Amino acid sequence: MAVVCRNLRAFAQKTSSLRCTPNFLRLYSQSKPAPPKLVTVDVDKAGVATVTLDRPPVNSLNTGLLEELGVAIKDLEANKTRGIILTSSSNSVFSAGLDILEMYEPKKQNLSLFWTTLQNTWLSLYRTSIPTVAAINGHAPAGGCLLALSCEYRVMVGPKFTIGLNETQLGIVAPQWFMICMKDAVGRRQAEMALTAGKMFSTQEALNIGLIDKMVSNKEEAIAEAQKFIAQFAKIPPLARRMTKESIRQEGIKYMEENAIDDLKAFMDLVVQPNIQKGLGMYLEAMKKSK
Ligand SMILES: CCCCCCCCCC/C=C/CC(=O)SCCNC(=O)CCNC(=O)[C@H](O)C(C)(C)COP(=O)(O)OP(=O)(O)OC[C@H]1O[C@@H](n2cnc3c(N)ncnc32)[C@H](O)[C@@H]1OP(=O)(O)O
Repeated sequence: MAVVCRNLRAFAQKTSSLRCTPNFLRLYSQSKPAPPKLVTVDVDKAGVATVTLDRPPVNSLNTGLLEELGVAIKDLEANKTRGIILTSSSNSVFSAGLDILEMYEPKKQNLSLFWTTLQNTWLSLYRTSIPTVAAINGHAPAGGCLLALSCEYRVMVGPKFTIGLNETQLGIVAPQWFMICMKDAVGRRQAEMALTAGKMFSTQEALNIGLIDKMVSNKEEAIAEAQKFIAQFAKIPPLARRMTKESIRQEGIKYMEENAIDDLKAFMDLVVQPNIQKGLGMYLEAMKKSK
């Protein structure tokens, strides 16, 4: 503030008609609003946090949103939160997955930061000792499905929304850690069938194969079911819970710890291929035209 004030005073002296008064400072600060938050966190009386993705129109996962989500998880861990409910501010989309604009005609440095942030935030969510539930109140393709799969329990609003890892439909291969998450939830056989076809599941289909745990009819019910799931852990000794979660998720955790650099390199090499760039451009165009 002191620097701003000094600069303004110098500016005011130059123009002589302006003074560094409180009113002037208020006008100045009003003209530069802070950027909107992409993730909001509300902690209820029971100590359960609702973490809401809030990047309209479709919560596509860009570096900024992923960074904020990662910081939110770390803060909640530091505050000994009792549970995390991950949801969306949209009425129809949980998350549209990775922001394709981060991958289309990228600067190398930005692309690297984007993927590293995704890796780190994913690992934070996947391995956090806090009980996690996805309250999926809209479509959840690709990276959106990954976020939901990284939680311990999935409640989805149905019947009209869809969820799945659809990468092969886009002509790309889901990274291994995406596949591990799908295997965690539905087992190897169903994961193979889902991933090779890039299938998007209706809510009912997702329930049938265990991709989600519960279908509900609106967001309020989803949140209530999520709270119920989290409440059961009040009776479980936290250390035993934490060690069990860490142990059962060992394959995914170990994979990322040992392969983050190779995974980044593979992503960077793949995305800049001319045929992938052309595909991304066409995909973006097609989304615009389908409106
Ligand atoms: C294709 C990726 C190639 C990457 C190559 C590297 C491979 C390494 C592995 C990378 C792993 C990637 C996993 C991913 O997550 S890739 C992203 C996959 N996501 C999707 O395919 C979803 C696409 N979106 C939709 O299907 C629909 O938008 C929706 C979620 C069902 C919602 O439909 P709705 O009708 O409500 O909204 P619109 O379609 O009209 O969209 C509104 C605007 O948002 C833009 N949009 C949508 N999705 C994305 C996105 N993922 N990234 C960036 N922008 C997106 C859309 O274009 C509209 O924009 P506009 O208003 O400007 O026209």
